[in-house]
Amino acid sequence: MEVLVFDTIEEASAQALTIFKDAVDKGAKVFGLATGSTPEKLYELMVQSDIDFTESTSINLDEYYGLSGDHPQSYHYFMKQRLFDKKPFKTNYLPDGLNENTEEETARYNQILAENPIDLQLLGIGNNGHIGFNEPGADLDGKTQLADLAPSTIEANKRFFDSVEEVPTRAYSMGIASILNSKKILLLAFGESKAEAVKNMIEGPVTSEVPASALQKHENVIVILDKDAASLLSK
Ligand SMILES: O=P(O)(O)OC[C@H]1O[C@](O)(CO)[C@@H](O)[C@@H]1O
Repeated sequence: MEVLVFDTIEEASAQALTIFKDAVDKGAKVFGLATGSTPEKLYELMVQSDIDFTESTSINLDEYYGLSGDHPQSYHYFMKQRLFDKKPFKTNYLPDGLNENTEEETARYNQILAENPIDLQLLGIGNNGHIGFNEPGADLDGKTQLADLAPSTIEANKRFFDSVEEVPTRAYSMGIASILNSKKILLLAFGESKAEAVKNMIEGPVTSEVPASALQKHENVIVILDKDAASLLSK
């Protein structure tokens, strides 16, 4: 893993933008995208940039189960507002949170991933070390699944909802194996609340208790941190 530390989220996100630009310049066509607070500045910079994604495909990591695409807290809505409406892609794929046929939806998404190998996968990390919604205990060889959110994730994400009861308890998520299949992975983490998860991901053992530690098995991972998220690293 290559680890880069910046003073501010702005500088860190600018570096992440450069990595996306380089990928596009080198012919990358399929981008794995994430939601949450972490990539918000990067998406803002993408919108302001001259990057052209009109020949590109995006594949999002996850979507809350039970939320329709026009629900303001759905990841469909988030992506449209923050990026897709302002920076068009050729195709945007996200899991369908309203598909109650789990087998059908996970198979559909796995097929999309098989047909569109990801050139560059963007990730955030949960306070508990999750990537996508692969929570502690997740199968490190898993593909797309309907995942149960960890209580700490529900707690962390309640800030986006009116009350904790409204936070969905399940989500469709790409699995760790799908994530590791990407040619290149770019993980962003900002703030002190991520410091322990970042330390465990980089310096701890590879264990399903810290799903992000599986990234140690991938040969092309760049981790971009602000100084608070990097504060517990030993060097
Ligand atoms: O970026 P946040 O809001 O801290 O969330 C952490 C991570 O958890 C997820 O929301 C789970 O999908 C990621 O997309 C995100 O980057």
